[in-house]
Amino acid sequence: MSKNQFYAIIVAGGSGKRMNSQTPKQFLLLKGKPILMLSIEKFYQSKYQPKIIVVLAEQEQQTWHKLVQEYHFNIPHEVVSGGTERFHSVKNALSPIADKQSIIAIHDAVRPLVSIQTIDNCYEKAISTGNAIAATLSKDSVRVQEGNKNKAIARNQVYLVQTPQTFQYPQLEKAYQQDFESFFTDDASLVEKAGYTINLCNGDEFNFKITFPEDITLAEAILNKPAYE
Ligand SMILES: Nc1ccn([C@@H]2O[C@H](COP(=O)(O)OP(=O)(O)OP(=O)(O)O)[C@@H](O)[C@H]2O)c(=O)n1
Ligand SMILES: C[C@](O)(CO)[C@H](O)COP(=O)(O)O
Repeated sequence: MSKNQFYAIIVAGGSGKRMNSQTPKQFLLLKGKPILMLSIEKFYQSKYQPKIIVVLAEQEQQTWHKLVQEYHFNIPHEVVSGGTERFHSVKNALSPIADKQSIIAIHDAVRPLVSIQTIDNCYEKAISTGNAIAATLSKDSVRVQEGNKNKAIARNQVYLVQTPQTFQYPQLEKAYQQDFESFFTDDASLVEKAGYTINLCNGDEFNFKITFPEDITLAEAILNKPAYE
């Protein structure tokens, strides 16, 4: 296919405060399977056959290893330790990767409904343009707050950013040398600050981030739809 080595970094190092559950949300079950396993399975089915790196907080790794055995989960993957913020988790996952030809997709473990088509589109576009970020146009009208007023802006200029966010390695290498700022809520904002132009590609309507308890109900309903892949 190409001389590139493909990677998928699946970040699952968070504690899921907004989910308000004893079990970290990446281990909650959807259709009887831990959410993290569903996300890994999607990347395993990519035609780019990425090496899979999973980021987990140190204190959750034993639970994960038990789940792997319990569910007879045999997709090969490397586990690396998470950090305080998502930024630090991604940075830890990048450290074992040294090949400058690598194309790296970074994906939130808690977006298990991502389509394989989106994953592949992001890899394909990143090969030719340097990076590709899954995003969807806003369906709702949009207003921004300015001081104590708010104002309408054109919704066809507003994208809602998802993951995967896929990059050629040198862009991530440079971006992750920056110090953490709270503005860096995703990888694209870091790479942009490092001086690169960001390219968007079509995300999926169903590729939402499981954040609050009601997102589990919604994801379960989508997965039970007969037409779901
Ligand atoms: N230190 C962190 C924080 C977040 N993440 C991961 O980044 C993704 C998106 O983050 P978010 O939805 O905010 O997850 P949490 O931080 O777990 O949730 P919350 O903000 O509600 O605590 C998740 O897959 C999460 O596990 C991570 O790997 N390391
Ligand atoms: C990376 C991300 O999912 C893109 O939309 C998002 O920025 C993560 O934000 P969170 O505050 O860590 O949930």
